[in-house]
Amino acid sequence: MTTSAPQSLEHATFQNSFVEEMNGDTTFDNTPRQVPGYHYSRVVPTPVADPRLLAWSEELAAELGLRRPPEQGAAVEVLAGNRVLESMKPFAARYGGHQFGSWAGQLGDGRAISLGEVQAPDASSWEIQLKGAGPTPYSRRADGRAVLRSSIREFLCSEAMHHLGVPTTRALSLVATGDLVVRDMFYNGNARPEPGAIVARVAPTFVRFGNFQLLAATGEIDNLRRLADYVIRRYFPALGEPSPEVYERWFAEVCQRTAVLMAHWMSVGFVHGVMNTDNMSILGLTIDYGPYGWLEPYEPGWTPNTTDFATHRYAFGQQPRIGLWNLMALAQALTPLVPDPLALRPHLDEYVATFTAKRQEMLRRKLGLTAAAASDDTPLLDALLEALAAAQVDMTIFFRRLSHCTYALLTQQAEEEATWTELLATAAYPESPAAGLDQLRQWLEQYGQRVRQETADAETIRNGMLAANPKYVLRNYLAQQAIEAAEAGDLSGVRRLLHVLKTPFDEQPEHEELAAKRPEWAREKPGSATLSCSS
Ligand SMILES: Nc1ncnc2c1ncn2[C@@H]1O[C@H](COP(=O)(O)OP(=O)(O)OP(=O)(O)O)[C@@H](O)[C@H]1O
Ligand SMILES: [Mg+2]
Repeated sequence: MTTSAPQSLEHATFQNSFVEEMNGDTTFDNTPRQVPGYHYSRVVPTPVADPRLLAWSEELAAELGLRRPPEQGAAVEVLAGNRVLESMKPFAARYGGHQFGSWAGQLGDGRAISLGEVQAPDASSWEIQLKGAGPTPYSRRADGRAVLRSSIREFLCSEAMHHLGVPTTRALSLVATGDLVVRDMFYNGNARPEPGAIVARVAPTFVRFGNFQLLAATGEIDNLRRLADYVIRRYFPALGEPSPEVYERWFAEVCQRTAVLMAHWMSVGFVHGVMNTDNMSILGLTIDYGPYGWLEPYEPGWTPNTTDFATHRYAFGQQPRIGLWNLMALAQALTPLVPDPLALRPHLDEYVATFTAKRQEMLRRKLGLTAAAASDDTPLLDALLEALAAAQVDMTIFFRRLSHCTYALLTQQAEEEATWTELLATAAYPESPAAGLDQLRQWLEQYGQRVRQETADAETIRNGMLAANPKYVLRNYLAQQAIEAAEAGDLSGVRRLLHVLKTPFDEQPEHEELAAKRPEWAREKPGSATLSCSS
Protein backbone atom coordinates (compact mmCIF):
# COMPACT_ATOMS: atom_id res chain seq x y z
CA MET A 1 0.00 0.00 0.00
CA THR A 2 2.42 2.63 -1.12
CA THR A 3 0.35 4.37 -3.77
CA SER A 4 -1.47 7.53 -2.74
CA ALA A 5 -4.85 6.68 -4.33
CA PRO A 6 -7.01 4.85 -1.79
CA GLN A 7 -7.46 1.20 -2.64
CA SER A 8 -10.11 -1.32 -1.79
CA LEU A 9 -9.21 -3.68 1.05
CA GLU A 10 -9.28 -6.82 -1.08
CA HIS A 11 -6.35 -5.42 -3.08
CA ALA A 12 -4.22 -4.67 -0.02
CA THR A 13 -1.04 -6.60 0.64
CA PHE A 14 -0.68 -7.83 4.19
CA GLN A 15 2.48 -8.32 6.17
CA ASN A 16 2.66 -10.86 8.97
CA SER A 17 5.39 -9.81 11.37
CA PHE A 18 3.89 -11.43 14.47
CA VAL A 19 3.38 -14.73 12.69
CA GLU A 20 6.82 -14.66 11.13
CA GLU A 21 8.82 -13.55 14.15
CA MET A 22 6.99 -15.35 16.96
CA ASN A 23 6.52 -19.03 17.74
CA GLY A 24 3.36 -20.38 16.14
CA ASP A 25 1.11 -23.36 16.65
CA THR A 26 0.33 -24.33 13.06
CA THR A 27 -1.96 -27.30 13.63
CA PHE A 28 -5.04 -25.28 12.55
CA ASP A 29 -6.91 -27.23 15.20
CA ASN A 30 -9.59 -25.14 16.89
CA THR A 31 -10.29 -27.60 19.70
CA PRO A 32 -10.28 -25.51 22.88
CA ARG A 33 -7.04 -26.35 24.67
CA GLN A 34 -3.87 -25.21 26.36
CA VAL A 35 -1.23 -24.25 23.80
CA PRO A 36 2.05 -24.28 25.73
CA GLY A 37 5.21 -23.20 23.95
CA TYR A 38 3.57 -20.83 21.48
CA HIS A 39 2.83 -17.12 21.11
CA TYR A 40 -0.12 -17.69 18.81
CA SER A 41 -2.15 -20.24 16.87
CA ARG A 42 -2.74 -20.01 13.15
CA VAL A 43 -6.48 -19.97 12.55
CA VAL A 44 -8.94 -19.31 9.75
CA PRO A 45 -11.98 -17.10 10.35
CA THR A 46 -15.24 -19.05 10.11
CA PRO A 47 -17.42 -17.73 7.26
CA VAL A 48 -20.74 -16.04 8.05
CA ALA A 49 -24.05 -16.25 6.18
CA ASP A 50 -24.64 -12.82 4.69
CA PRO A 51 -22.11 -10.09 5.50
CA ARG A 52 -23.21 -6.50 5.03
CA LEU A 53 -21.37 -3.30 5.84
CA LEU A 54 -23.27 -1.30 8.45
CA ALA A 55 -20.74 1.40 9.31
CA TRP A 56 -17.31 2.56 8.20
CA SER A 57 -14.79 4.97 9.69
CA GLU A 58 -13.84 7.39 6.90
CA GLU A 59 -11.04 9.02 8.94
CA LEU A 60 -9.31 5.78 9.81
CA ALA A 61 -9.77 4.48 6.28
CA ALA A 62 -8.13 7.65 4.94
CA GLU A 63 -5.19 7.15 7.30
CA LEU A 64 -4.83 3.58 6.06
CA GLY A 65 -5.28 4.53 2.40
CA LEU A 66 -8.43 2.43 2.05
CA ARG A 67 -11.54 3.15 0.02
CA ARG A 68 -15.03 2.75 1.45
CA PRO A 69 -16.46 -0.49 0.05
CA PRO A 70 -20.05 -0.99 -1.09
CA GLU A 71 -22.45 -2.67 1.34
CA GLN A 72 -21.65 -6.11 -0.07
CA GLY A 73 -18.80 -7.48 -2.11
CA ALA A 74 -15.19 -8.52 -1.94
CA ALA A 75 -13.97 -6.02 0.69
CA VAL A 76 -16.90 -6.76 3.01
CA GLU A 77 -16.20 -10.48 2.59
CA VAL A 78 -12.69 -9.74 3.91
CA LEU A 79 -14.07 -7.68 6.80
CA ALA A 80 -16.37 -10.56 7.74
CA GLY A 81 -13.67 -13.23 7.54
CA ASN A 82 -15.34 -14.96 4.58
CA ARG A 83 -12.43 -14.21 2.33
CA VAL A 84 -8.79 -14.63 3.36
CA LEU A 85 -6.35 -12.87 1.03
CA GLU A 86 -3.29 -14.70 -0.21
CA SER A 87 -0.95 -12.38 1.64
CA MET A 88 -2.72 -12.94 5.00
CA LYS A 89 -1.67 -15.39 7.70
CA PRO A 90 -4.50 -15.03 10.25
CA PHE A 91 -3.77 -15.86 13.88
CA ALA A 92 -5.16 -15.83 17.39
CA ALA A 93 -2.72 -14.65 20.07
CA ARG A 94 -2.08 -16.65 23.20
CA TYR A 95 -2.26 -14.62 26.40
CA GLY A 96 -3.33 -14.96 30.02
CA GLY A 97 -4.47 -12.49 32.60
CA HIS A 98 -5.65 -11.55 36.05
CA GLN A 99 -9.43 -11.30 36.00
CA PHE A 100 -10.89 -9.28 38.88
CA GLY A 101 -7.63 -9.74 40.76
CA SER A 102 -7.29 -13.51 40.34
CA TRP A 103 -4.90 -15.27 37.99
CA ALA A 104 -6.99 -16.92 35.28
CA GLY A 105 -4.25 -18.79 33.37
CA GLN A 106 -4.47 -19.06 29.59
CA LEU A 107 -7.17 -16.92 27.96
CA GLY A 108 -6.07 -15.84 24.46
CA ASP A 109 -7.98 -14.47 21.49
CA GLY A 110 -11.13 -16.54 21.79
CA ARG A 111 -13.02 -14.56 19.18
CA ALA A 112 -10.59 -11.98 17.82
CA ILE A 113 -8.61 -13.04 14.77
CA SER A 114 -5.77 -10.90 13.43
CA LEU A 115 -5.44 -10.79 9.67
CA GLY A 116 -1.96 -9.26 9.58
CA GLU A 117 -0.66 -5.73 9.03
CA VAL A 118 -1.25 -3.22 6.27
CA GLN A 119 1.10 -0.39 5.51
CA ALA A 120 -0.44 3.08 5.42
CA PRO A 121 0.58 5.71 2.85
CA ASP A 122 2.75 7.35 5.54
CA ALA A 123 4.59 3.99 5.90
CA SER A 124 3.17 3.26 9.36
CA SER A 125 2.06 -0.31 9.95
CA TRP A 126 -1.37 -1.27 11.30
CA GLU A 127 -2.68 -4.63 12.42
CA ILE A 128 -6.27 -5.42 11.42
CA GLN A 129 -8.18 -7.73 13.72
CA LEU A 130 -11.70 -9.10 13.34
CA LYS A 131 -13.58 -9.31 16.64
CA GLY A 132 -16.23 -12.03 16.51
CA ALA A 133 -14.74 -13.98 13.58
CA GLY A 134 -15.34 -17.47 14.97
CA PRO A 135 -13.74 -20.07 17.21
CA THR A 136 -10.04 -20.42 17.95
CA PRO A 137 -8.14 -22.74 20.31
CA TYR A 138 -8.71 -20.03 22.95
CA SER A 139 -12.52 -19.93 22.73
CA ARG A 140 -12.90 -22.16 25.80
CA ARG A 141 -16.62 -22.89 26.09
CA ALA A 142 -17.79 -19.91 24.02
CA ASP A 143 -18.71 -19.52 20.35
CA GLY A 144 -16.13 -17.08 19.02
CA ARG A 145 -18.83 -14.63 17.97
CA ALA A 146 -20.01 -11.15 18.97
CA VAL A 147 -23.49 -9.64 18.94
CA LEU A 148 -24.61 -6.48 17.16
CA ARG A 149 -25.22 -4.45 20.35
CA SER A 150 -21.70 -4.98 21.74
CA SER A 151 -20.15 -4.48 18.29
CA ILE A 152 -21.95 -1.13 17.85
CA ARG A 153 -20.64 -0.11 21.27
CA GLU A 154 -17.07 -1.10 20.36
CA PHE A 155 -17.21 0.56 16.95
CA LEU A 156 -18.66 3.87 18.14
CA CYS A 157 -16.62 4.22 21.30
CA SER A 158 -13.26 3.41 19.67
CA GLU A 159 -13.75 6.22 17.19
CA ALA A 160 -15.28 8.61 19.76
CA MET A 161 -12.28 8.14 22.05
CA HIS A 162 -9.87 8.77 19.20
CA HIS A 163 -11.57 12.05 18.34
CA LEU A 164 -11.44 13.05 22.01
CA GLY A 165 -7.68 12.58 21.85
CA VAL A 166 -7.62 9.48 24.08
CA PRO A 167 -5.09 6.78 23.11
CA THR A 168 -7.12 3.87 21.76
CA THR A 169 -7.40 0.98 19.37
CA ARG A 170 -9.46 2.04 16.36
CA ALA A 171 -12.43 0.58 14.51
CA LEU A 172 -12.55 0.51 10.71
CA SER A 173 -15.83 -1.24 10.04
CA LEU A 174 -18.95 -2.73 11.51
CA VAL A 175 -20.34 -5.66 9.55
CA ALA A 176 -23.58 -7.56 10.16
CA THR A 177 -23.02 -11.30 9.74
CA GLY A 178 -26.57 -12.38 8.90
CA ASP A 179 -26.21 -15.08 11.56
CA LEU A 180 -27.89 -15.23 14.94
CA VAL A 181 -25.88 -15.54 18.14
CA VAL A 182 -27.46 -16.76 21.37
CA ARG A 183 -26.69 -14.68 24.47
CA ASP A 184 -28.00 -14.54 28.02
CA MET A 185 -27.50 -10.80 28.40
CA PHE A 186 -27.66 -10.69 32.22
CA TYR A 187 -26.75 -14.32 32.94
CA ASN A 188 -30.20 -14.81 34.44
CA GLY A 189 -31.57 -17.67 32.37
CA ASN A 190 -33.02 -15.48 29.61
CA ALA A 191 -30.93 -16.57 26.65
CA ARG A 192 -32.18 -15.34 23.28
CA PRO A 193 -30.92 -15.20 19.72
CA GLU A 194 -29.47 -11.84 18.69
CA PRO A 195 -28.06 -10.54 15.41
CA GLY A 196 -24.32 -11.18 15.07
CA ALA A 197 -21.70 -8.67 13.94
CA ILE A 198 -17.96 -8.26 13.43
CA VAL A 199 -15.87 -5.16 14.08
CA ALA A 200 -12.57 -4.76 12.25
CA ARG A 201 -10.28 -3.24 14.88
CA VAL A 202 -7.04 -1.53 14.04
CA ALA A 203 -3.93 -0.81 16.13
CA PRO A 204 -0.17 -1.00 15.67
CA THR A 205 -0.38 -4.17 17.79
CA PHE A 206 -2.91 -5.79 20.12
CA VAL A 207 -0.26 -7.25 22.47
CA ARG A 208 -1.46 -7.03 26.08
CA PHE A 209 0.15 -7.27 29.52
CA GLY A 210 -1.35 -10.78 29.61
CA ASN A 211 0.77 -12.03 26.68
CA PHE A 212 3.89 -11.55 28.85
CA GLN A 213 2.23 -12.77 32.03
CA LEU A 214 1.28 -16.13 30.58
CA LEU A 215 4.80 -16.83 29.27
CA ALA A 216 6.29 -15.95 32.67
CA ALA A 217 3.70 -18.03 34.52
CA THR A 218 4.43 -21.12 32.42
CA GLY A 219 8.20 -20.61 32.65
CA GLU A 220 8.59 -20.02 28.89
CA ILE A 221 11.39 -17.54 29.42
CA ASP A 222 12.83 -17.78 25.90
CA ASN A 223 9.40 -17.01 24.48
CA LEU A 224 9.01 -14.19 26.99
CA ARG A 225 12.28 -12.61 25.86
CA ARG A 226 11.42 -13.14 22.22
CA LEU A 227 8.09 -11.33 22.63
CA ALA A 228 9.70 -8.47 24.56
CA ASP A 229 12.37 -8.11 21.86
CA TYR A 230 9.74 -8.07 19.13
CA VAL A 231 7.66 -5.43 20.90
CA ILE A 232 10.67 -3.24 21.70
CA ARG A 233 12.21 -3.42 18.23
CA ARG A 234 8.95 -2.76 16.43
CA TYR A 235 7.06 -0.41 18.73
CA PHE A 236 9.69 1.19 20.96
CA PRO A 237 12.66 1.48 18.55
CA ALA A 238 13.88 4.69 20.17
CA LEU A 239 14.86 2.68 23.25
CA GLY A 240 17.62 0.87 21.35
CA GLU A 241 18.51 -2.79 20.87
CA PRO A 242 17.00 -5.05 23.56
CA SER A 243 19.26 -5.59 26.58
CA PRO A 244 18.58 -5.81 30.34
CA GLU A 245 18.82 -2.00 30.64
CA VAL A 246 16.52 -1.56 27.65
CA TYR A 247 13.94 -3.93 29.16
CA GLU A 248 13.94 -1.70 32.21
CA ARG A 249 13.60 1.50 30.19
CA TRP A 250 10.82 -0.13 28.21
CA PHE A 251 8.93 -1.03 31.40
CA ALA A 252 9.36 2.59 32.51
CA GLU A 253 7.86 3.72 29.20
CA VAL A 254 4.88 1.36 29.57
CA CYS A 255 4.31 2.81 33.06
CA GLN A 256 4.37 6.35 31.63
CA ARG A 257 1.95 5.53 28.83
CA THR A 258 -0.44 3.76 31.19
CA ALA A 259 -0.35 6.75 33.54
CA VAL A 260 -1.17 9.11 30.69
CA LEU A 261 -4.00 6.82 29.57
CA MET A 262 -5.52 6.80 33.07
CA ALA A 263 -5.34 10.61 33.21
CA HIS A 264 -7.21 10.75 29.88
CA TRP A 265 -9.95 8.40 31.08
CA MET A 266 -10.42 10.40 34.28
CA SER A 267 -10.49 13.64 32.30
CA VAL A 268 -13.33 12.60 29.98
CA GLY A 269 -15.29 10.46 32.46
CA PHE A 270 -14.69 7.08 30.82
CA VAL A 271 -15.16 3.92 32.90
CA HIS A 272 -13.56 0.92 31.17
CA GLY A 273 -15.42 -1.60 33.30
CA VAL A 274 -13.11 -4.63 32.93
CA MET A 275 -9.52 -3.58 33.60
CA ASN A 276 -8.26 -7.16 33.73
CA THR A 277 -4.60 -7.47 32.77
CA ASP A 278 -5.61 -9.18 29.51
CA ASN A 279 -7.38 -5.92 28.62
CA MET A 280 -4.29 -3.72 29.12
CA SER A 281 -2.47 -2.76 25.93
CA ILE A 282 1.33 -2.80 26.01
CA LEU A 283 1.17 0.42 23.94
CA GLY A 284 -0.97 2.22 26.53
CA LEU A 285 -4.08 2.20 24.33
CA THR A 286 -7.66 1.74 25.47
CA ILE A 287 -8.52 -1.80 24.41
CA ASP A 288 -11.65 -3.97 24.66
CA TYR A 289 -14.80 -1.87 24.68
CA GLY A 290 -17.03 -4.20 26.68
CA PRO A 291 -19.19 -3.14 29.64
CA TYR A 292 -17.76 0.38 29.65
CA GLY A 293 -19.71 3.50 30.50
CA TRP A 294 -19.53 7.28 30.66
CA LEU A 295 -19.96 9.13 33.91
CA GLU A 296 -23.13 11.15 33.89
CA PRO A 297 -23.61 12.16 37.55
CA TYR A 298 -20.06 12.49 38.88
CA GLU A 299 -19.80 9.40 41.09
CA PRO A 300 -16.31 7.97 41.65
CA GLY A 301 -17.82 4.68 42.86
CA TRP A 302 -19.83 4.12 39.68
CA THR A 303 -19.39 1.22 37.30
CA PRO A 304 -21.89 0.02 34.72
CA ASN A 305 -20.56 -3.58 34.87
CA THR A 306 -23.04 -5.79 36.75
CA THR A 307 -20.32 -8.47 37.11
CA ASP A 308 -18.44 -5.97 39.29
CA PHE A 309 -21.34 -4.80 41.46
CA ALA A 310 -20.14 -6.73 44.52
CA THR A 311 -16.72 -5.07 44.80
CA HIS A 312 -16.72 -2.09 42.42
CA ARG A 313 -13.09 -3.00 41.72
CA TYR A 314 -13.18 -1.24 38.35
CA ALA A 315 -15.30 1.77 39.31
CA PHE A 316 -14.41 5.16 37.82
CA GLY A 317 -12.38 6.40 40.79
CA GLN A 318 -10.47 3.11 41.14
CA GLN A 319 -8.99 3.17 37.65
CA PRO A 320 -5.65 4.89 38.37
CA ARG A 321 -5.04 2.51 41.28
CA ILE A 322 -5.91 -0.52 39.15
CA GLY A 323 -3.56 0.74 36.44
CA LEU A 324 -0.80 0.53 39.07
CA TRP A 325 -1.93 -2.93 40.21
CA ASN A 326 -1.82 -4.14 36.62
CA LEU A 327 1.65 -2.68 36.10
CA MET A 328 2.84 -4.53 39.20
CA ALA A 329 1.55 -7.74 37.61
CA LEU A 330 3.45 -6.85 34.43
CA ALA A 331 6.62 -6.10 36.44
CA GLN A 332 6.33 -9.51 38.05
CA ALA A 333 6.15 -11.10 34.61
CA LEU A 334 9.21 -9.21 33.37
CA THR A 335 11.47 -10.03 36.33
CA PRO A 336 13.14 -12.98 34.50
CA LEU A 337 14.44 -10.47 31.94
CA VAL A 338 16.26 -8.13 34.32
CA PRO A 339 19.16 -8.98 36.62
CA ASP A 340 17.74 -7.00 39.54
CA PRO A 341 13.95 -7.20 39.75
CA LEU A 342 13.98 -4.40 42.32
CA ALA A 343 15.18 -2.10 39.54
CA LEU A 344 11.63 -2.10 38.12
CA ARG A 345 10.15 -0.73 41.32
CA PRO A 346 11.02 2.97 41.01
CA HIS A 347 9.11 3.02 37.73
CA LEU A 348 5.93 2.15 39.60
CA ASP A 349 6.51 5.24 41.75
CA GLU A 350 7.10 7.22 38.56
CA TYR A 351 3.71 5.95 37.35
CA VAL A 352 2.09 7.64 40.34
CA ALA A 353 4.04 10.86 39.78
CA THR A 354 3.29 10.92 36.04
CA PHE A 355 -0.39 10.22 36.60
CA THR A 356 -0.66 12.97 39.23
CA ALA A 357 1.13 15.52 37.06
CA LYS A 358 -0.83 14.65 33.91
CA ARG A 359 -4.13 14.61 35.78
CA GLN A 360 -3.42 18.07 37.19
CA GLU A 361 -2.31 19.39 33.83
CA MET A 362 -5.50 18.11 32.20
CA LEU A 363 -7.69 19.47 35.00
CA ARG A 364 -6.02 22.87 34.74
CA ARG A 365 -6.73 22.93 31.01
CA LYS A 366 -10.35 22.06 31.72
CA LEU A 367 -10.48 25.00 34.12
CA GLY A 368 -8.61 27.47 31.93
CA LEU A 369 -5.77 27.76 34.43
CA THR A 370 -2.13 27.96 33.50
CA ALA A 371 0.50 26.64 35.87
CA ALA A 372 1.41 29.74 37.85
CA ALA A 373 4.63 29.52 39.79
CA ALA A 374 3.09 31.78 42.40
CA SER A 375 0.18 29.54 43.27
CA ASP A 376 -0.03 25.82 43.85
CA ASP A 377 -3.40 24.76 42.49
CA THR A 378 -3.34 21.30 44.06
CA PRO A 379 -5.73 22.17 46.92
CA LEU A 380 -8.14 23.82 44.48
CA LEU A 381 -8.10 20.81 42.14
CA ASP A 382 -8.53 18.32 45.00
CA ALA A 383 -11.40 20.38 46.38
CA LEU A 384 -13.09 20.36 42.97
CA LEU A 385 -13.04 16.56 42.77
CA GLU A 386 -14.47 16.34 46.28
CA ALA A 387 -17.17 18.88 45.51
CA LEU A 388 -18.12 17.16 42.24
CA ALA A 389 -18.48 13.84 44.07
CA ALA A 390 -20.61 15.54 46.73
CA ALA A 391 -22.82 17.34 44.19
CA GLN A 392 -23.08 14.50 41.64
CA VAL A 393 -23.69 16.90 38.78
CA ASP A 394 -23.35 15.82 35.16
CA MET A 395 -19.61 15.84 34.57
CA THR A 396 -19.60 16.65 30.86
CA ILE A 397 -22.21 19.40 31.12
CA PHE A 398 -20.55 20.94 34.18
CA PHE A 399 -17.19 21.46 32.48
CA ARG A 400 -18.66 22.50 29.14
CA ARG A 401 -20.95 25.08 30.77
CA LEU A 402 -18.11 26.24 33.00
CA SER A 403 -16.18 27.22 29.87
CA HIS A 404 -18.97 29.63 28.89
CA CYS A 405 -19.65 30.78 32.46
CA THR A 406 -15.97 31.63 32.96
CA TYR A 407 -16.11 33.84 29.88
CA ALA A 408 -19.23 35.56 31.22
CA LEU A 409 -17.50 36.09 34.54
CA LEU A 410 -14.29 37.47 33.06
CA THR A 411 -16.13 39.81 30.70
CA GLN A 412 -18.57 40.81 33.46
CA GLN A 413 -21.52 39.95 31.25
CA ALA A 414 -23.43 38.60 34.20
CA GLU A 415 -23.35 38.86 37.92
CA GLU A 416 -21.17 36.14 39.46
CA GLU A 417 -23.77 34.66 41.77
CA ALA A 418 -26.32 34.33 38.97
CA THR A 419 -23.71 32.75 36.70
CA TRP A 420 -22.95 29.99 39.21
CA THR A 421 -26.65 29.45 39.96
CA GLU A 422 -27.33 28.92 36.29
CA LEU A 423 -24.37 26.57 35.93
CA LEU A 424 -25.41 24.39 38.86
CA ALA A 425 -29.04 24.27 37.71
CA THR A 426 -27.92 23.19 34.23
CA ALA A 427 -25.62 20.43 35.46
CA ALA A 428 -27.57 19.08 38.48
CA TYR A 429 -29.64 15.90 38.49
CA PRO A 430 -32.85 15.58 40.53
CA GLU A 431 -30.93 13.40 42.99
CA SER A 432 -27.94 15.78 43.33
CA PRO A 433 -27.66 16.39 47.12
CA ALA A 434 -28.36 20.00 48.15
CA ALA A 435 -25.39 20.06 50.53
CA GLY A 436 -23.14 18.87 47.72
CA LEU A 437 -24.41 21.61 45.42
CA ASP A 438 -23.61 24.16 48.15
CA GLN A 439 -20.10 22.75 48.42
CA LEU A 440 -19.66 23.03 44.66
CA ARG A 441 -20.97 26.62 44.72
CA GLN A 442 -18.37 27.52 47.35
CA TRP A 443 -15.71 25.91 45.21
CA LEU A 444 -16.89 27.97 42.21
CA GLU A 445 -16.40 31.15 44.23
CA GLN A 446 -12.80 30.16 44.98
CA TYR A 447 -12.31 29.27 41.35
CA GLY A 448 -13.69 32.64 40.28
CA GLN A 449 -11.00 34.37 42.30
CA ARG A 450 -8.28 32.12 40.92
CA VAL A 451 -9.28 32.37 37.25
CA ARG A 452 -9.33 36.17 37.48
CA GLN A 453 -5.59 36.00 38.15
CA GLU A 454 -4.99 34.55 34.69
CA THR A 455 -3.35 37.02 32.33
CA ALA A 456 -4.75 35.75 29.02
CA ASP A 457 -7.85 37.44 27.64
CA ALA A 458 -11.29 35.97 28.29
CA GLU A 459 -11.75 34.69 24.78
CA THR A 460 -8.45 32.80 24.77
CA ILE A 461 -9.32 31.25 28.11
CA ARG A 462 -12.77 30.23 26.90
CA ASN A 463 -11.45 28.74 23.67
CA GLY A 464 -8.83 26.76 25.57
CA MET A 465 -11.51 25.42 27.89
CA LEU A 466 -13.86 24.54 25.03
CA ALA A 467 -11.03 22.55 23.43
CA ALA A 468 -10.56 20.57 26.67
CA ASN A 469 -14.19 20.04 27.67
CA PRO A 470 -16.14 18.04 25.07
CA LYS A 471 -19.74 18.86 24.43
CA TYR A 472 -20.53 15.40 23.06
CA VAL A 473 -19.56 12.05 24.57
CA LEU A 474 -21.07 8.63 23.92
CA ARG A 475 -23.62 8.86 26.71
CA ASN A 476 -24.81 5.46 27.85
CA TYR A 477 -28.42 6.06 26.90
CA LEU A 478 -27.52 7.42 23.46
CA ALA A 479 -25.59 4.27 22.60
CA GLN A 480 -28.50 2.16 23.84
CA GLN A 481 -31.05 4.10 21.77
CA ALA A 482 -28.90 3.70 18.66
CA ILE A 483 -28.57 -0.04 19.36
CA GLU A 484 -32.30 -0.58 19.79
CA ALA A 485 -32.98 1.22 16.51
CA ALA A 486 -30.23 -0.74 14.74
CA GLU A 487 -31.64 -4.04 16.00
CA ALA A 488 -34.92 -2.97 14.38
CA GLY A 489 -33.09 -2.26 11.13
CA ASP A 490 -32.62 1.51 11.44
CA LEU A 491 -28.94 2.52 11.40
CA SER A 492 -29.49 6.27 11.29
CA GLY A 493 -28.80 6.61 15.04
CA VAL A 494 -25.45 4.82 14.76
CA ARG A 495 -24.45 6.98 11.79
CA ARG A 496 -25.53 10.18 13.48
CA LEU A 497 -23.51 9.39 16.62
CA LEU A 498 -20.49 8.43 14.52
CA HIS A 499 -20.78 11.78 12.75
CA VAL A 500 -21.34 13.96 15.82
CA LEU A 501 -18.63 12.28 17.87
CA LYS A 502 -16.04 13.09 15.19
CA THR A 503 -15.97 16.69 16.40
CA PRO A 504 -16.90 16.39 20.07
CA PHE A 505 -15.53 19.83 20.95
CA ASP A 506 -17.66 21.67 18.36
CA GLU A 507 -21.04 23.16 19.26
CA GLN A 508 -23.03 21.43 16.46
CA PRO A 509 -26.31 23.18 17.45
CA GLU A 510 -28.33 20.95 15.11
CA HIS A 511 -27.37 18.00 17.35
CA GLU A 512 -27.92 19.78 20.67
CA GLU A 513 -30.19 17.02 22.00
CA LEU A 514 -27.24 14.58 21.91
CA ALA A 515 -25.58 16.72 24.58
CA ALA A 516 -28.54 16.40 26.94
CA LYS A 517 -28.37 15.10 30.47
CA ARG A 518 -29.35 11.50 31.05
CA PRO A 519 -33.15 11.36 31.07
CA GLU A 520 -34.89 9.82 34.09
CA TRP A 521 -36.01 6.73 32.14
CA ALA A 522 -32.38 5.83 31.50
CA ARG A 523 -31.39 5.93 35.18
CA GLU A 524 -31.77 2.19 35.82
CA LYS A 525 -32.24 0.94 32.27
CA PRO A 526 -30.40 -2.30 31.38
CA GLY A 527 -27.91 -1.71 28.55
CA SER A 528 -27.70 1.94 29.56
CA ALA A 529 -27.16 2.08 33.33
CA THR A 530 -26.15 -1.56 33.62
CA LEU A 531 -24.17 -3.84 31.34
CA SER A 532 -22.63 -7.26 31.65
CA CYS A 533 -19.71 -9.02 29.97
CA SER A 534 -22.18 -10.96 27.82
CA SER A 535 -21.33 -9.73 24.36
N1 LIG B 1 -17.97 -15.20 22.54
C1 LIG B 1 -16.74 -15.58 22.84
N2 LIG B 1 -16.18 -16.65 22.26
C2 LIG B 1 -14.94 -17.04 22.57
N3 LIG B 1 -14.16 -16.43 23.45
C3 LIG B 1 -14.65 -15.35 24.07
C4 LIG B 1 -15.95 -14.85 23.79
N4 LIG B 1 -16.15 -13.76 24.55
C5 LIG B 1 -15.02 -13.57 25.26
N5 LIG B 1 -14.12 -14.51 24.97
C6 LIG B 1 -12.78 -14.64 25.54
O1 LIG B 1 -12.84 -14.49 26.94
C7 LIG B 1 -11.70 -13.77 27.41
C8 LIG B 1 -12.08 -12.56 28.21
O2 LIG B 1 -13.07 -11.83 27.52
P1 LIG B 1 -13.17 -10.27 27.37
O3 LIG B 1 -14.58 -9.93 27.56
O4 LIG B 1 -12.10 -9.55 28.09
O5 LIG B 1 -12.68 -10.10 25.85
P2 LIG B 1 -13.33 -9.79 24.51
O6 LIG B 1 -14.40 -8.80 24.66
O7 LIG B 1 -13.71 -11.02 23.76
O8 LIG B 1 -12.16 -9.28 23.67
P3 LIG B 1 -10.97 -8.28 23.53
O9 LIG B 1 -10.20 -8.19 24.81
O10 LIG B 1 -10.20 -8.95 22.45
O11 LIG B 1 -11.58 -7.00 23.11
C9 LIG B 1 -10.87 -13.50 26.19
O12 LIG B 1 -9.94 -14.54 26.09
C10 LIG B 1 -11.86 -13.55 25.07
O13 LIG B 1 -11.28 -13.87 23.82
MG1 LIG C 1 -10.83 -8.75 26.57
